[in-house]
Amino acid sequence: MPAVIEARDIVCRRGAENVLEEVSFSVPAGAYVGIVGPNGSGKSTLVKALLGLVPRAAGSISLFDTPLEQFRQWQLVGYLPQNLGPLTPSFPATVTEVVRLGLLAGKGFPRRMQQQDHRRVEEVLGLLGIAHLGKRLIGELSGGQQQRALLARALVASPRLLILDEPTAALDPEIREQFYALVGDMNRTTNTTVLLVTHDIGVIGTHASRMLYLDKTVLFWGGFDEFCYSPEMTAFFGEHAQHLICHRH
Ligand SMILES: Nc1ncnc2c1ncn2[C@@H]1O[C@H](COP(=O)(O)OP(=O)(O)OP(=O)(O)O)[C@@H](O)[C@H]1O
Repeated sequence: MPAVIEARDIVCRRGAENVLEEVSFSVPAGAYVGIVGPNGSGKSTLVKALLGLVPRAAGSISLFDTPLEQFRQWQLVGYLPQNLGPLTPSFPATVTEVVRLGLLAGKGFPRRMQQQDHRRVEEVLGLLGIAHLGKRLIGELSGGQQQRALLARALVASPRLLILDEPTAALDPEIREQFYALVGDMNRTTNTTVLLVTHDIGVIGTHASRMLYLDKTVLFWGGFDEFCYSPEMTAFFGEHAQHLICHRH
């Protein structure tokens, strides 16, 4: 099976400190990977390194069998960063305009929107329950509404790899459920590979097929079921949470 992500011996530094050490793993197409680990264990740094947003001190990364340095097909990748923070009310773009940006990476010049692109934007706004907000300036919306618009932007180009870093922190429980149902559906029906950084154990238990437990280096990498009964799992989540997560079916 082709690997969507191949990471070999990645080292990342922040100042003089190594925040990732010798991180290696390979994600097959269609996997739903839950990335967990304590605060400051390097999860966000890892996803940013995979996207080339922070430099590596050592190691190699390939996306879709292409070394990161040569990778140009960014329309295949949807990314929702952690903590974008609220946008100021004067941010000069409507929700629809922000979501459209998600389609532009896949277009050559001139970057014109086609009729089907407009339909796709409408469709994704509808899926995330924000169709009625399309014409509003994004900076005037609540944190949760802004987050949904940014999710729509990450989803609109139907990416083959979706990287979500604590995506639902600002969402209320009902919308959060809908969001994970949508991502789970993309994973199952279109084989979209998902990488999800989260502290939300319920979500991990429901959706993840593989686990990456990180604390500067990879402490566990493997199938969810194997993780479920591992000492690493008990050490990180405790026995009570382990019981809740592992009895998901
Ligand atoms: N922009 C930055 N400049 C300097 N150090 C940073 C920066 N971002 C992160 N770090 C440091 O890198 C380490 C890993 O941080 P990172 O955000 O990757 O962890 P995390 O596992 O995602 O944490 P959390 O669960 O709290 O979101 C931490 O020690 C953090 O202080």
